[in-house]
Amino acid sequence: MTETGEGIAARLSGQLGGFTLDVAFTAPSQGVTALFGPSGCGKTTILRCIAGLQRLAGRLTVGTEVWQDERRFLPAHRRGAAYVFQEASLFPHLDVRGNLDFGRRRLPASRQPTARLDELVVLLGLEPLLPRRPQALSGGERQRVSLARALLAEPRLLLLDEPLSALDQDAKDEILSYLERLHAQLRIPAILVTHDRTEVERLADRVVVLRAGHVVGSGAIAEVLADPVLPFAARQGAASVLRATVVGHEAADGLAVLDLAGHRILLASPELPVGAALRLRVRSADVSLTLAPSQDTTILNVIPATIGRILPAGLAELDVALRLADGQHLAGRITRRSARLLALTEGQPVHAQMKGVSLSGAVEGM
Ligand SMILES: Nc1ncnc2c1ncn2[C@@H]1O[C@H](COP(=O)(O)OP(=O)(O)OP(=O)(O)O)[C@@H](O)[C@H]1O
Repeated sequence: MTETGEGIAARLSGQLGGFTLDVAFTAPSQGVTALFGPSGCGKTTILRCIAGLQRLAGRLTVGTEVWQDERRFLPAHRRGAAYVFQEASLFPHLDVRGNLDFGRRRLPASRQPTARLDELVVLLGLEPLLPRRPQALSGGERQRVSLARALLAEPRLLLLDEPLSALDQDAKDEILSYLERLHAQLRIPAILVTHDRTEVERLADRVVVLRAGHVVGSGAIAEVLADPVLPFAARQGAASVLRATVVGHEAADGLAVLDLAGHRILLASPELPVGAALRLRVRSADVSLTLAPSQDTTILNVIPATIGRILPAGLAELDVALRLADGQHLAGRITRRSARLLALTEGQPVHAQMKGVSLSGAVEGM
């Protein structure tokens, strides 16, 4: 798959009926940037403007190319952006193999696809589907084929407009794990429109949070999830995303040994190769605090941290934003009572006990 130079910079503004859109954001040249916000906040409009399907005033650059400015408006077919919609739009008269070939045939002869068909077939689990017609596929299977077809056209940019929203929960979970695998292989930027926090937690590297046509926050996934002002940290089921590296194994116990912020933690996932960079997900409710690391605990993973902000989370609980030694963010949900008993204050060094740590998102070096 190709690698672009720099990232994407977008500034768009305009009036759609009674709705005002006025946004500016950037996205890196690799990885998934989520446009997150409630229904009607302008996500699809932004995506359509990036694809060149709609025109508002502004400026849009992708790598070194200017796709739109005061004078220019590059037409959609010259932008090289692949668009995957909520509902897969496959050709009903072609089987899956035919649909995938169609994606490839649209390439000019000078540009041979580097996103190899066989690679995508494996990554997205398409082998058994190749002889089938779209009518004989489930919604999730159709979306996997759509993704492969989009990538075979060797786009400069992948635009995903709520690709999971038409699927039931089981199909969502299934395709999320495929997307997580794909994520690590993707060498182009992807912009994911979603209003689903779990999708953001599992797939995004950066998040642009939108409300009523405006950007209310943006940044790297870990920062956005931990930011108490944004709509992630405070919700029930909130989670943090951390990066760690596999440094060894404790095979007898079926555990991988990871380095997280200079400390050793353990993950119940013995197959991981040493050196692999992992994305971990830790639910806030699974993080508790202790002033000194306890020996008498069933919790395997205890890591030093500093308390950042402490904010109310309902009547009985508090959200605690923690910083690890390397600057990574970890959020914990504790009771007001515990905070009072331990006299927790902002700036205080503590130990964070992580009851559950799960593997999530991009996995590199595997
Ligand atoms: N052509 C149009 N004329 C008038 N209003 C429009 C037009 N297109 C979009 N809008 C309005 O602009 C706002 C943003 O729409 P948009 O589809 O971008 O939101 P969204 O965040 O993608 O929502 P959803 O998640 O429901 O798809 C909405 O209030 C919509 O009604």
